[in-house]
Amino acid sequence: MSVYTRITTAQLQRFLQYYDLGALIDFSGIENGVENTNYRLHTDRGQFILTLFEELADTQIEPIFALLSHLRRRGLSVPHPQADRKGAPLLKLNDKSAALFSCLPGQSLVKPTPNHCYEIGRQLALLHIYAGQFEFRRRNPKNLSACQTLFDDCKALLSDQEIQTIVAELAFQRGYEEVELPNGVIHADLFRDNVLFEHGRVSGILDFYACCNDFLLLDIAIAINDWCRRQSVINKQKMTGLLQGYQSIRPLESLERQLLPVFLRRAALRFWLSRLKHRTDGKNGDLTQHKDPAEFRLLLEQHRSQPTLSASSVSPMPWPAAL
Ligand SMILES: Nc1ncnc2c1ncn2[C@@H]1O[C@H](COP(=O)(O)OP(=O)(O)O)[C@@H](O)[C@H]1O
Ligand SMILES: N[C@@H](CCOP(=O)(O)O)C(=O)O
Repeated sequence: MSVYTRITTAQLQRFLQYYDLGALIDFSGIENGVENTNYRLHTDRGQFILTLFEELADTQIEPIFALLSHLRRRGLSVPHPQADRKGAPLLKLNDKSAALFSCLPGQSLVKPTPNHCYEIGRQLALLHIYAGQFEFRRRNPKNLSACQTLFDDCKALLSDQEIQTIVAELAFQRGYEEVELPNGVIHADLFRDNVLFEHGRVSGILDFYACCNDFLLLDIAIAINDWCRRQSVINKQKMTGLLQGYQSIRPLESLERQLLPVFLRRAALRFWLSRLKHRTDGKNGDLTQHKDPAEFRLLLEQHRSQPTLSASSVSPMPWPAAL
């Protein structure tokens, strides 16, 4: 989880008085999540998720709430911030900005099947299309230059060989910074623990706090690297499923198909570095989730050595047959 900020029953009872959401029955910290503090709340009116924002400023949270409302209106199952009695969705609790969300049904999956991956691909494409209809501006806080900074901050944790790999990868990636690819609003963290499934269908897409503008292909690569990976190996059936699901809504352009291997590498590098950074930050809480950086080091090494995924070997169509 993460519970970085502890709250008491009395604080929560006072907080709930600002809302029309019933009286507190019980609450508990949620173990999943990395950035914010989350509690599950049970009131006599239902279940809610309380988020205390640990890093984002209100000026960053408010546009994300507006985007969530837009996506909800379009029919995506995304968290719905509850308004207080005066209509405000963002309040203060324990000196942190805080919001209450409706609790979406379902569970996150540990071992998705190719069918689940198809569904994720479809939902991701819908998200790209709907979010593209909404004015949302935020530079990717984990873009390539941020990756360089993360690398500089984490060098002490790395072996000489790992340093060489990252230096080489950053140089390789800089060659693909100015490419002519479709750009838009991306989720930027569509991992398995940020999606809920119920009866084989997506019942919740969570955690929009990394949302930003970047290449849509980067978002696809981020999703493939988590949903279609077993240890450090990408399962081609799952990747095919995810890409087919995506393309059932938005067919990839030929340059996107060609450059997917480059972006799989970029996404692996970004999460290797951010997981290392989480280690050096040493952010402490009662329940804190530590994700293993080595998973993404191994995946990056695998992508770099994987001849069948090299850009030159990918023929244009149909995508699955090219793998
Ligand atoms: N609206 C919601 N409905 C149901 N569960 C939720 C909801 N929001 C968050 N959660 C639960 O809380 C966990 C952490 O939320 P998340 O937004 O990913 O946190 P963080 O921003 O800290 O990464 C999720 O994995 C999920 O289990
Ligand atoms: N899904 C990520 C966790 C969130 O990463 P962040 O760098 O955006 O805080 C992971 O599994 O590493």
